[in-house]
Amino acid sequence: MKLVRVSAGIITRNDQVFIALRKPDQHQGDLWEFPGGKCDQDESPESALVRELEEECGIAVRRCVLFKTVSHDYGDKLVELFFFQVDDFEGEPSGQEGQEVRWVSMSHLLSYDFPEANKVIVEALTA
Ligand SMILES: Nc1nc2c([nH]c(=O)n2[C@@H]2O[C@H](COP(=O)(O)OP(=O)(O)OP(=O)(O)O)[C@@H](O)[C@H]2O)c(=O)[nH]1
Ligand SMILES: [Mg+2]
Repeated sequence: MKLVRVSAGIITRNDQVFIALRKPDQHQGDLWEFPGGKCDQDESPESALVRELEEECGIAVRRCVLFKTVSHDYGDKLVELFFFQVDDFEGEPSGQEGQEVRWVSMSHLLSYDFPEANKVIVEALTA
């Protein structure tokens, strides 16, 4: 199975994190996510993150730090996810593709349903 590289941003401000709802027709649809998307061929995870957060959330990333890398086999798809912490950015994050978005406090993250690969991230953020 092909391995898909994905970059996702854990966008934080104070104790809040910005999450988005995946569309029903997307892979792992109707689940909450940290915004991001697939790395193009020969594109670094960091460049992909900056591009995707501009496209999906309308922000310009000023600083990002790799938080964790997670590999997960969904059965229909093998993903390698690069989760970056993004705490410095320009612009106000919004759903540029019509997706539902929300700022939530870290302690409330556990009440949102995320794809399986995100479990370890949500646990680390709420620990
Ligand atoms: N963006 C994002 N994708 C995630 C997360 N967790 C997770 O398992 N994924 C998986 O990573 C894969 C790629 O993400 P994506 O669908 O956002 O890719 P994309 O923005 O390039 O979308 P597109 O395929 O519509 O062009 C999907 O299979 C998705 O299920 C997450 O927190 N954020
Ligand atoms: Mg995406």
